[in-house]
Amino acid sequence: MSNDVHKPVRYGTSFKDGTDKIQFWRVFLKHYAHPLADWINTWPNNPSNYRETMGKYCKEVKKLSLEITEAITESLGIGPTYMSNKLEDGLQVITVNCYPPCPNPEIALGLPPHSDYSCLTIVLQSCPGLEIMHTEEGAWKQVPQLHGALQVHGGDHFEVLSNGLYKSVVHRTTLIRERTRISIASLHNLGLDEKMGTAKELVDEEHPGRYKESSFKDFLNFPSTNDLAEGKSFINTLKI
Ligand SMILES: O=C(O)CCC(=O)C(=O)O
Ligand SMILES: [Fe+2]
Repeated sequence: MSNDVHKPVRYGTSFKDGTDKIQFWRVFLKHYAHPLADWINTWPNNPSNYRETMGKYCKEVKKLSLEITEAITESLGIGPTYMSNKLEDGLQVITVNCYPPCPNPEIALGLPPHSDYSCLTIVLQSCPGLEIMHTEEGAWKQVPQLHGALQVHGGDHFEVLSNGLYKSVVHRTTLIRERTRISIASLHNLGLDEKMGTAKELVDEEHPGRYKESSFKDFLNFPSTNDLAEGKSFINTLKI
């Protein structure tokens, strides 16, 4: 197992590589995926079709992330191409999550409540288990698993970009007694050193900027543990 957050391929258990006080019921593989040619040779080659199959999937979801981003920035009134170049050249981080069968799913979680440090995240799940916090109702809602359907949720960076108009989606994963659950999360980010700030078009006297700028590298260097319940999430450190 490796807990060096700057390594291109990381394996781990629980939440954040090797730093957790409480253990969560998950093993994961994390790697970069864009540009594909730069990373594919660093990926595992067992099973033998992993690189080919995952490579195709990564390209498709990257394309989808750009289309969704265009729709989001257009809805914010800052134009469909506002983020295009930055996101196109940005990092795509893939997490393959494996949640083994759990004898006591009532008292354990696969992943604690968290928001993703991404612009947006696209998740493919093998069976239900992903839940999102419905903020108005204050209740967890299970994301149904429709065959091959992808779940898309906004991450911290779109909250910052939109000055809080879009809220980063808080989510968690529950466990199953009978079988293993697999999910693939694709996180779409800007480049490592590229700072995300609030769109200046959305800031004026009546709507002052509510977030500090940050880069993906700032996030990697954030010494977080999984004490998220105590509010130690990265997005909270960005709020002005
Ligand atoms: O397993 C899932 O459905 C979601 C995983 C997740 O939230 C993550 O990897 O950040
Ligand atoms: Fe997540």
